[in-house]
Amino acid sequence: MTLHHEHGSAPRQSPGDVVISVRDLVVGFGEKLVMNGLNLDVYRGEVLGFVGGSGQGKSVLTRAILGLVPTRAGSIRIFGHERDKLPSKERKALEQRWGVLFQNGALFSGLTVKQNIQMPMRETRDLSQKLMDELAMLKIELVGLKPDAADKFPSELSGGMVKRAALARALALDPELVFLDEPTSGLDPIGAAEFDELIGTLQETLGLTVFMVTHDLDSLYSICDRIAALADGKVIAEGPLETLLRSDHPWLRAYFHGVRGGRLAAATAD
Ligand SMILES: Nc1ncnc2c1ncn2[C@@H]1O[C@H](COP(=O)(O)OP(=O)(O)OP(=O)(O)O)[C@@H](O)[C@H]1O
Repeated sequence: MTLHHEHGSAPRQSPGDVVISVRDLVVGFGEKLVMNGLNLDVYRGEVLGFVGGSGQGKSVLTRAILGLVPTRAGSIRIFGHERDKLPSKERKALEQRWGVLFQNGALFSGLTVKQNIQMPMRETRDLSQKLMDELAMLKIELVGLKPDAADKFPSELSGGMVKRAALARALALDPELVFLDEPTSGLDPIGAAEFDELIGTLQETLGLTVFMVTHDLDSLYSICDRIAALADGKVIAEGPLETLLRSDHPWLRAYFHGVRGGRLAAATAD
C-alpha cells in the first residue's frame, strides 16, 4: 500500500482557495439536532476525507451542502456563493460545477452505462447525440472501464464497475468539485485500493477538489490530504492525518488507535 498520496503540488490553503465554507451550521429533524454549529472549510485541489461514527450526520452534512436538506441556521458557501441566496438560473449554473457519487452508485437501472453518463448532459446541455456518444466514451475510458461497458446495464456490472460508471456520470459535466459518499464501501480490498488510486489520479490530472465521506482507513491513509472528523454535531478535529492521530478525543483515539487503525498508524510512523 502506498502511504500518503504525493501530489504534484500541495494544496494551497489561503482563504481565496476555499471551495466549500460551512459556518455555524445547524440542521435538525424535529427536536433532534444533527449539526449544531458546525464549521468546515474545503480547499481547492485537496482530497478531504470526512469521518465520523455511524449516525453522526456525515450524509446529512453532505446533503445539506448539496442543498438536499433544509438548514436551520448558519451558512454554506460553495465557490464563494451562498446557493440559497442566488437566483434560480445562477443556482443551476453553480450546481453544474460539481458532481456527486452517491453511495451504491445510484445508477438508473433501466439505462445503459452510456445513457446514464449522458443523463446530466441531456438535462443541461444542447449537444448532438454523436457528440454525447463521444463524450460518454471519453468518460468511460477516464474511469478505467472497457469500451464494451458502454452498452451494459447496471445489473450486468460488478460492484467495482458500478462505482466506476457512477463516477463517470459524476464527471459528465467536467466538474471542479466531486462529492463521494463512501466510494469504496462494498468493494473488496483490492477493488477499494484500485478505486482509491483512480480517485487520486483523477484529482491530480483534472485538478479536482474531492469531498469524500468514508469509513475506509486505507482511503484516509492513501489519498486524503486532510481529514475532518464529525462528532456531536461539530467538526471535532481537522487537518492532515498526523494531526488527527495526535488528537485525544475519545472517538478519534478509538478510531485510529483501535485494532485496525493502530496497525496503520504504526505503519505511518515507520
Ligand atoms: N430525513 C431525515 N429525517 C429524520 N432524521 C434523519 C433524516 N436523515 C437523517 N436523519 C438522522 O440524522 C442522523 C445522522 O444521519 P446520517 O445518515 O447523516 O449519519 P451518517 O454519519 O452518515 O451515518 P452512517 O455512517 O451510518 O451512514 C441520524 O440520527 C439519522 O437518523
